[in-house]
Amino acid sequence: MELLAGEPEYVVEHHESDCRFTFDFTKVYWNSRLHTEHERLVHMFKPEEVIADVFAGVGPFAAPAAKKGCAVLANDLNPESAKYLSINVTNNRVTDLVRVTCEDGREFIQKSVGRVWNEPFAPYSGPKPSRVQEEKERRRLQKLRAEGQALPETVDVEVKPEQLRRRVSHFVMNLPDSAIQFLDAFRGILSDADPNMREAYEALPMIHCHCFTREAEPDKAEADIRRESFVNAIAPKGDLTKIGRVQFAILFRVADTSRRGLVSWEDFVVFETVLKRPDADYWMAFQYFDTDHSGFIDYNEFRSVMSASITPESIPFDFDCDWVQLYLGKKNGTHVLGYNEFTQLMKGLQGERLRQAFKFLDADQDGFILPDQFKRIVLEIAGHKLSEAVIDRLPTLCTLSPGQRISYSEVNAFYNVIKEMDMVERIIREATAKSKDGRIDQNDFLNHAAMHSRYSLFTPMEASIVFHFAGRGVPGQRLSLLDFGQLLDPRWKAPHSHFEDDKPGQSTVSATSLMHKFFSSSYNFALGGIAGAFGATIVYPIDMVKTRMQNQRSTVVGQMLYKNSLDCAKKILRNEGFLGFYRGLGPQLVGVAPEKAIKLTVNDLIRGKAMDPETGRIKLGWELFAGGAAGGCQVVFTNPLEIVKIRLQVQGEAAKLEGAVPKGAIHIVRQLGIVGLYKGVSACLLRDVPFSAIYFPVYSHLKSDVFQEGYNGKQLSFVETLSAAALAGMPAAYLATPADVVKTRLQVEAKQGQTKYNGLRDAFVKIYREEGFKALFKGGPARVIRSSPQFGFTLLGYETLKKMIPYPWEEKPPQVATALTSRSDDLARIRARNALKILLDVHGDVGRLAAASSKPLSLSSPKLS
Ligand SMILES: C[S@@+](CC[C@H](N)C(=O)[O-])C[C@H]1O[C@@H](n2cnc3c(N)ncnc32)[C@H](O)[C@@H]1O
Repeated sequence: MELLAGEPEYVVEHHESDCRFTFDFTKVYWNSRLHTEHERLVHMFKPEEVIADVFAGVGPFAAPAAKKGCAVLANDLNPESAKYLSINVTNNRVTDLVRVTCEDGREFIQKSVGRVWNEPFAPYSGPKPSRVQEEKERRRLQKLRAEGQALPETVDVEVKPEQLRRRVSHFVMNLPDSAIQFLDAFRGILSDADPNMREAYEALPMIHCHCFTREAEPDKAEADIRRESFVNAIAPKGDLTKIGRVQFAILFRVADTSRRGLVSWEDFVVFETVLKRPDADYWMAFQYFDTDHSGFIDYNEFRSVMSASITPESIPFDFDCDWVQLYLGKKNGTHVLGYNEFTQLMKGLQGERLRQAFKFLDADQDGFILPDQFKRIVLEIAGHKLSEAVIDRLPTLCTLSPGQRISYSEVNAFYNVIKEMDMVERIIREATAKSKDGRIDQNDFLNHAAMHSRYSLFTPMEASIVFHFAGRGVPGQRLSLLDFGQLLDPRWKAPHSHFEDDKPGQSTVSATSLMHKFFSSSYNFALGGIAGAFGATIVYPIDMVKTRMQNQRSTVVGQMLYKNSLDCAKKILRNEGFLGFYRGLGPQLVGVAPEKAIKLTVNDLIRGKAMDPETGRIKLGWELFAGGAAGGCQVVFTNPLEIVKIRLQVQGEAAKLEGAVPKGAIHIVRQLGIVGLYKGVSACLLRDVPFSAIYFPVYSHLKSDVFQEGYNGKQLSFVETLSAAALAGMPAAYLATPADVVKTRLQVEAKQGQTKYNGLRDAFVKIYREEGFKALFKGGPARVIRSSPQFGFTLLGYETLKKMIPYPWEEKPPQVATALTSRSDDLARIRARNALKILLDVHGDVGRLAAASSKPLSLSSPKLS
């Protein structure tokens, strides 16, 4: 809404069909030109009927219908609409007849039938008196009263249950852009209903579903709408840049086997079954060409269907050429093609068109054409398979060899690349995934192709074409998968310059991007905290066993309480019960959540900074640094907390014994000072820095190299993520055990006020001398058993949370998404797209021209089904 002139007063009052409507123009939908449609439907409703208005707006159907006597369920998802709808219902004095809801249309449809059944409306009681009539009546009664005359008796009419209005007669769906997509919500709404209700719906309600069409004649409009809804049902969402809706509409003609301009449910089931055939693309092409449904394709059919997509401006096709004669015999001959023969003809058709097109454009027959002519051929034959960027640069192919012209070999090589694009993509994905720097050159491409195919798949000329278009004409480059995007993905669009923004070390980072990074890290921090608490809870019992094992000393012979971890667990269970394993979980979580959150956030942050934005690769040194720094930061932030916590515990116990008031945390902080707060920090660092430096790189390599995450768009399952995260914990936890043993000893010492060990080194040496090398790895297996599932569940939680509730303003790393990797849409829609492959090869414009030239389809009368 833009104010052109006048006061910015948007709340208006409008009159239509004897009703008054108040609404805020900027917040709700209103279109005065719809008044004829409002009147048309309201005129159709009988006063005793119940109307359900799914997209009611501010009530232009609901209020007049209720004024007429109809009972109305009026719904709108927009709370502002619902608000003004209620106001208008009150203003028009029809509150007893209109029930307003504010919910999604789909939910409304599914609930409305049951609602009216369970809470019926009062029966129709004749036309509602107007305000004037009501006033007249009031005055008459007043006069009678003043004159002392007897007032007319009011008779309470008894309402019989069968008179109540409990059946919806009309659904109004005035949301032309998408109402049709809500129709499936009606399916099954009566099937679970009680038998009486089903009986009441023997005659089904009329559904008034508004749609848009450009056709003016009813027949054509109807066919158009049916085609549209069919396309809605089969076309993949967001995949229409290169394959147009008209082209999906081709499939309507195939699905409409009876040629009635109508695809029944049965037709649709057959159609979907055909789509599941592995050769659905050829099958669809066959149906499309077989116009007389004979099961064969003859010369005339082939010619007329092909010609329908060739305009006078197109490069002509010679139907009397040798190639056509080889397949179909002489012109008007008796040779017809069955399905199998037809598939071979289709497979070779493009090659023949290419040959004819080259011959046609190479007027002087010197074996060369001009760059623009090459572009023209490619556009006609395979324009839909290429991105705009590649199309724009097609003429530059002439720079591959001297002379500024393009030879038939080059045209053919280019065509082969397009034909084998899936193979090109597979090779590129595999080769870049295996390459150390995530990039490949032309030789890598050819080597990889040779290794993975029995016969030579691509010639050097074809490889140089691939690299020419991916590398934007600069020869000899090593290219990343992202560079090939423009060749592999027809919907590819030039990215913004965001790579430059993200390069490490760049100093001109804008304030907003800094803020984004801050918020995104805070968000990750919160998720990391939740995930940390989740992981810790799951492994808390193991933690308990580990602590008890490490705390017992073997210096005094015969005092060993627990033989091993299993024994320890058994004893806890026996002596303290199951809950014994969870003693002290609460405070533990308070400590663990921020610890894990810091670790995960710092690791993510540094990795994100160090990552090559084009290949997604990180150098090993950076990986180790990111992990190590994550461990270090965790210690620096959580060490003081832990010390204060221990002090509070010790003081609390002491104070309890002495009956004194324990001192608070602030007092302890002051008392200890920085040095005191970081006491024992080196032991923690010694344990956590190497742990994280080992853990995170191993985790990431297990995901990418062993479980192949991201390879051909692969997403890891829960089990795979859990396995990678748990396996990575094993070496990390075991190798960091000595530091953990020393740390625990020092902490217990500090707690008990003893001074046996003089610092870290001394503790190491003493434990080694007194208890032997094995003592340093005491509790090692328990640590592995505890750490690896804890990290497993923590990281599983973290990654699942990140996937399920991603940071809303996340800048997604650029990816090459193609038909090979896309699995987001449902399979039936992908199948529909694939089914068009062969037909689009006939001509990139196949559907557009055919749709324009198709005869009006004869339609049967519309049925409500
Ligand atoms: C084209 S307007 C029609 C309003 C009114 N029936 C009229 O004729 O003026 C469509 C209405 O549908 C509402 N709407 C859009 N999507 C909806 C949904 N999913 N569920 C319910 N109402 C929706 C909009 O808020 C809007 O008021």
